[in-house]
Amino acid sequence: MTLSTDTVDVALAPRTVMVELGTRRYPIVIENGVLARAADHLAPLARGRTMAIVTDEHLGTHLATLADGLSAAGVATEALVLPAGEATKSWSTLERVCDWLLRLGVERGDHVVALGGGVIGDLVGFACAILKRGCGFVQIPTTLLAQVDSSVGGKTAINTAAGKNLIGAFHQPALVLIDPTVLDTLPPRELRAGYAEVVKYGLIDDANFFAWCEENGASLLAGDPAARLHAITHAVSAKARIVAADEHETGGIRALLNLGHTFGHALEAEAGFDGRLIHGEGVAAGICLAFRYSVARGLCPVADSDRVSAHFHDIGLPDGLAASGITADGVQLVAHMRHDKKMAAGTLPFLLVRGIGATYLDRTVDLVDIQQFLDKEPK
Ligand SMILES: NC(=O)c1ccc[n+]([C@@H]2O[C@H](COP(=O)([O-])OP(=O)(O)OC[C@H]3O[C@@H](n4cnc5c(N)ncnc54)[C@H](O)[C@@H]3O)[C@@H](O)[C@H]2O)c1
Ligand SMILES: O=C(O)C(=O)C[C@@H](O)[C@H](O)[C@H](O)COP(=O)(O)O
Ligand SMILES: [Zn+2]
Repeated sequence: MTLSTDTVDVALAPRTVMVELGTRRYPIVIENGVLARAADHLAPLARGRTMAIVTDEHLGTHLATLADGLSAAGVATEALVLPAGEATKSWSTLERVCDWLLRLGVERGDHVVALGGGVIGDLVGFACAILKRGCGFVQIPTTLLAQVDSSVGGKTAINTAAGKNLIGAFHQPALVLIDPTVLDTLPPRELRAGYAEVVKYGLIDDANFFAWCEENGASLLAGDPAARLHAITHAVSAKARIVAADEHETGGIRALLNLGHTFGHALEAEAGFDGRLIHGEGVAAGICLAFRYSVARGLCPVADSDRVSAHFHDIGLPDGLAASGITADGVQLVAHMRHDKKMAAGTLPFLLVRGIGATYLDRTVDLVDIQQFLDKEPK
């Protein structure tokens, strides 16, 4: 017997992670170049019908790659191209997407493709949750943030004047196709913002992964393919595990994914979703605030908090209120927090930390205390 001399670079090999949700279980396929080969996965879902693709205006090249591959495999497509940016997660764009899908005659058994970042994924996922009381959809995430977080787990939503993600539904995709090479065209600011959600997984319950981030974060952001694949696989594996354990955020486990988000969402809402502070930047600032508040409460060693802030700062992400660029006082930010979906009988369960890799849900936080803490933070 002769052995092949071909070597497979294990660090770059394709891999699949399953989200174990019983009859609604689905695969996350992570593979360099899979966008061009998406028909292998999508043709069976198309069932000989036209596939609807919703994307945004910055994704023309990737839309062409996807549509050309599908066309070569005999799958016809129609595309809706939306404006880019957080403001697209709105009532008016939701109406536009639903009307377009209805005009196309999309059926419950069809699968709509969301090709884009978290904005497209959240919006299209929500449209598919309510279209004819629910049709299928596939996530093809094109930002680092969407590849490590938003494309997995079925949280779908739009924003309203009252705040972030306040109208939405849990609606799981049938498939997630992740092609890390599409990140080559992502602007550096967006790549960095997505990296905040990567670091989050280490801070929640995995101190070794945070150490990996400290060691490898810079090369990941510089485009190192092995680091990129490792971070994506690690993050979606963690998210798949958490979602399978607590799909609807009722068991206190999925809420851990909200680390930094109560502060971050308040900052985003204060900015009016105008692009001054994008989601991942708000999350970075919010995580640093959650660590500092935990230090102020005597829960977390100051050295851990300083280490987290230093890492975000070194990467070029905001490490608190001053660096977020949003000028707001404690009263204004706490007013936004009162809309948080975790509010229960007038109190807000908060994600606090006992250290790096030791996040927990604290039900004893007084929002007046948060307000006073924020007022003392450097502006
Ligand atoms: N559902 C969830 O579990 C979840 C998790 C995290 C975040 N989110 C949501 O995700 C949203 C943020 O997502 P995001 O950071 O991906 O932002 P985004 O969708 O706005 O994309 C960021 C920008 O990058 C552009 N872009 C996307 N892919 C590109 C590519 N490959 N090349 C060039 N440009 C590209 C987009 O056009 C946009 O301008 C927020 O609304 C947040 O609330 C949801
Ligand atoms: O999937 C989850 O659960 C998360 O909380 C992931 C977060 O990164 C994400 O920003 C999510 O959209 C926040 O949800 P929300 O319910 O707090 O608005
Ligand atoms: Zn987030």
